[in-house]
Amino acid sequence: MIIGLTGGIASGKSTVSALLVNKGARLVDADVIAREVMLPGHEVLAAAAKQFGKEILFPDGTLNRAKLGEIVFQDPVALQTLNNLTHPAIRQEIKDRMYSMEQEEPKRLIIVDIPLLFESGLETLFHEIVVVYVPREMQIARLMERNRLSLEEAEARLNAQMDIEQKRNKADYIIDNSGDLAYTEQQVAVFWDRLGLS
Ligand SMILES: CC(C)(COP(=O)(O)OP(=O)(O)OC[C@H]1O[C@@H](n2cnc3c(N)ncnc32)[C@H](O)[C@@H]1O)[C@@H](O)C(=O)NCCC(=O)NCCS
Ligand SMILES: Nc1ncnc2c1ncn2[C@@H]1O[C@H](COP(=O)(O)OP(=O)(O)OP(=O)(O)O)[C@@H](O)[C@H]1O
Repeated sequence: MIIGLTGGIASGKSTVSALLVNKGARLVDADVIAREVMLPGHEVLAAAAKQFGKEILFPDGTLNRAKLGEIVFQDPVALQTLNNLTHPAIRQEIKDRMYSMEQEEPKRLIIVDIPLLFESGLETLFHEIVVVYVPREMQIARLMERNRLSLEEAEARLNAQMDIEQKRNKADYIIDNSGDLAYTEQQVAVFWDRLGLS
C-alpha cells in the first residue's frame, strides 16, 4: 500500500510522517529529494544557476536557499521556471524510490510526503491521499515562527500553493493538526488501525 501525504506549507506533514514512521511505515520525502537535486554537482543545480545567475550560489558553490526563495516566491513566472527545471528530476526520483521500497517490502506501508502532490497532478500514483490540515491563519503563524518570516513573506509562500481548503476537499482522508501533538497522535493511531496495520 502506497499512501500520498500532503497538505499546505507548515501544516504538519513532517510531523505526521514522523509519527507514521514511528509506527512502522517507510517514508519517501519529496523535500529531501528536492534538496538532493540542489546539491553541488547535480545537473539541476547547474541549470538553476545558469537560469537565475551565480547570485543564487554561495562562494563554495552550494545553494543560497534564502536568496533563491526570495526570488521565486514573489514572482510566479520565476517559480514556474524553477519548477520546470526541478520537478521532472524530483518526480522521477520519487517514483524510483517508492517502487523499489515496494519491491523490497511489499507488505510494509509506504508514505510519500509531497507538498505539491495535487499541484503536480500526482494523484494516480497512490492508493489513497491523506491531507494534513490546519486553517490558513495557523499555517501562516507556524510558518512565520518556524522560518522567521514576515507576514508578507509567509503569505507569498502560501500563495505559491493551492489553497489548503481546496486540498482538504480533494483528500481521501484528513488529519487535523490544529490541536496539540497528542490530538494529532490520536488521529494517526486511528488512521493506522483503519488500515489494519496494528
Ligand atoms: C526555493 C527553495 C530554494 C527555498 O528553500 P527553503 O529552504 O526556503 O524552503 P524548503 O525547500 O524547505 O521548502 C519549504 C516548503 O516550501 C514549499 N515550496 C518549496 N518549493 C515550492 C514550489 N516550487 N512551489 C510551491 N511551494 C514550494 C513547500 O511546501 C516546502 O515544503 C526550495 O524550496 C527549492 O529548491 N524549491 C524547488 C524544488 C521544489 O519544488 N520543492 C518542493 C517540493 S517537492
Ligand atoms: N500540533 C502542533 N502544534 C503546535 N505546533 C506544531 C504542531 N504540528 C506542527 N507544529 C509546528 O509547526 C511547524 C510546521 O510543521 P511541519 O514542519 O511538520 O510542517 P510541514 O507541513 O512538514 O512543513 P513544510 O511544508 O514546510 O515542509 C513546525 O515548526 C512544527 O514544529
